[in-house]
Amino acid sequence: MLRHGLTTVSSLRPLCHNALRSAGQLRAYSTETTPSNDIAILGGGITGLACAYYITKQLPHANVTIYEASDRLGGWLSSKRVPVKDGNVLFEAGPRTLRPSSNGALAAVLMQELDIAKDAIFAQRTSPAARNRYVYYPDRLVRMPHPSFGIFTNVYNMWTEPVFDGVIWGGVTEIFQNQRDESVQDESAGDFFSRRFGKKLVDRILSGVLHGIYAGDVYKLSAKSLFPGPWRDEAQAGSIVGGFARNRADGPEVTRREGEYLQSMKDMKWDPLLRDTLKDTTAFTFRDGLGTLSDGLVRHLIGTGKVNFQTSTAVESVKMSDAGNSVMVKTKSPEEPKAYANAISALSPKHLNSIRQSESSDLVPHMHSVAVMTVNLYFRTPDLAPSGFGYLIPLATSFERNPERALGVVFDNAYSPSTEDVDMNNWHIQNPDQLKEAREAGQLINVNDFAWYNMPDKPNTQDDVKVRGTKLTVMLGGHYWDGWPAYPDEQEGLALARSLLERHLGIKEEPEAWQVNLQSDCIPQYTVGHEQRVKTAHANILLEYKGRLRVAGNWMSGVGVNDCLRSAWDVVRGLRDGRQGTGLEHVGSTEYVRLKPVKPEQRAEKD
Ligand SMILES: C=Cc1c2[nH]c(c1C)Cc1[nH]c(c(CCC(=O)O)c1C)Cc1[nH]c(c(C)c1CCC(=O)O)Cc1[nH]c(c(C)c1C=C)C2
Repeated sequence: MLRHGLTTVSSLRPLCHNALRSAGQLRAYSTETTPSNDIAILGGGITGLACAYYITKQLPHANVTIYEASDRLGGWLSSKRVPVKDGNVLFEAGPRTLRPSSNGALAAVLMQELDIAKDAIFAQRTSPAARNRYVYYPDRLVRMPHPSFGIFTNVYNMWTEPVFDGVIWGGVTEIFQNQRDESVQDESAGDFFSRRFGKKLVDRILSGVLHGIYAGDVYKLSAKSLFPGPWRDEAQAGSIVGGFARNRADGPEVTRREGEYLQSMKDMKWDPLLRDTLKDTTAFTFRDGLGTLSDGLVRHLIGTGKVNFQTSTAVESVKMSDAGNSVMVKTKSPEEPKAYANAISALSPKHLNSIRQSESSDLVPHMHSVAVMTVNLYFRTPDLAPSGFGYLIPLATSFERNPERALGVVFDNAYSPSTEDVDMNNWHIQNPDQLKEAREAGQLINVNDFAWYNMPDKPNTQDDVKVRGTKLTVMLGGHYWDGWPAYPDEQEGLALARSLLERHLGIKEEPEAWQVNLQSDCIPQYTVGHEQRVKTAHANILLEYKGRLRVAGNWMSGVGVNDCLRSAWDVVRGLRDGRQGTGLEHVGSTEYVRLKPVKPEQRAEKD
């Protein structure tokens, strides 16, 4: 990663490393001991840390060793404070927010269990981050429709803006389109939605949305893996719109495994205030950024005394023992491999294949990953960008309007209250006693669209400055950089970001602080045939490791932080229940259950 004038947010990380390294050196493993309770985790990113966390909770007798090649834990979660003239601002190199819904419930539970909810910032559904989402097409920012703008504004925009050309017609005629042939096993998301709704919608909107999630090419990513619901709806109801209507009336269909997961999240012992806060939250982060989550996990794991951290320790091989009753993990030092009852790989498929050291074909079939460059910029002048989440740049935006081939820009100000928001003179209720009373009565306190959990303290803010300027992140790379022999360096990345911001937002100002981060191979691409590749990986891993090696991470069922937590949660439950598996057994499951339909009054509450 390339950095510019940075200090580390948390003093915890280096501290953890030192403490943990010496603890790790003290614990002696030998190939002669019975490793019945010893579990190795390969990789100390968020997935590896979460696996260790769930093991300490669900398998209390287990001893865990985490192997991490680099000298820091947390992987792509990387939050840094950068000095500016009147204080400091927070930059995120990687993911910056989490959604609380679906797999996000696990992050919410972690927040409660690690006692970090008091440091969280909850952007509400009413906030600009939720309402104002833009697409840049053909030469301007266009705001996407939202129920709160009213039907007239939404219809007018859809009628007049070229980005929506054909969208209404595509929606109305979708039910009349031919169903795909039964023999089609998968197709690209681009081809699938072009067939159903028209190519304009794909090129002008959907391609941008997939830039924002996968940094990928809509015409290569798999419809079956990314959009399992619409993919099944076409096959079963004849159309996506028909399937949508049926799900609304009868309740949505989910896999049995998903139904069980949702039930166990409901059964959690929730702090009622946190639960209510999350109900109205679109996305959350922390005062010191998402690094708070990995730091919180590390702190907890140290506290258990059951986790041995081996940082700066690359795994060279992972093999079954000759007796077939343990997994042998070998590092450079010590040279003798260590035996474990079980191992979990939280590594990328490419990395796992490389340490398996086999002449035969890959354990996990090849999966391409893209590189993403994030350029964080802080400008002294406030409000240089409109309020909102940011904007996505779809494939249809011409080369002349996007020669940098950027994927999108995040307006980071949207995820943290400003200095003015924290000023009590701007609050609806200004009496602290009244606020406290409301909080004690279990009422949600909401300050200018940010929920407030850490009473009696003031709301958390990320940027510690007197007057807040404009904080943006330009996203470059992704599929546009596929096959490039080298990527732009720090200065080139900065220049690309600045020229894009000047053309799109008219920002000519010199940034007061900036940071360029390059992550190679960071977002796996679920291209057409993904499900089949994961099934093959499952069969290969099971055959070779007989259930003693399992895998977790962002390459099977979702690329986000929440998906990593979910995959860690699943893999540890499989281990706990003694299921013969790999962590991939659920992929392609065809067992479905129907959930109860959402009642109209609940729907209104949600909106
Ligand atoms: C840093 C680069 C990343 C890009 N995509 C992801 C990362 C980490 C992964 C990702 N991004 C989003 C999701 C959807 C589900 C979710 O967890 O929210 C995933 C898996 C959506 C998203 N994309 C951006 C933001 C700020 C968010 C989340 C918050 C929200 O929807 O309110 C911005 C963004 N990320 C990337 C690009 C190109 C981009 C552009 C604006 C790549």
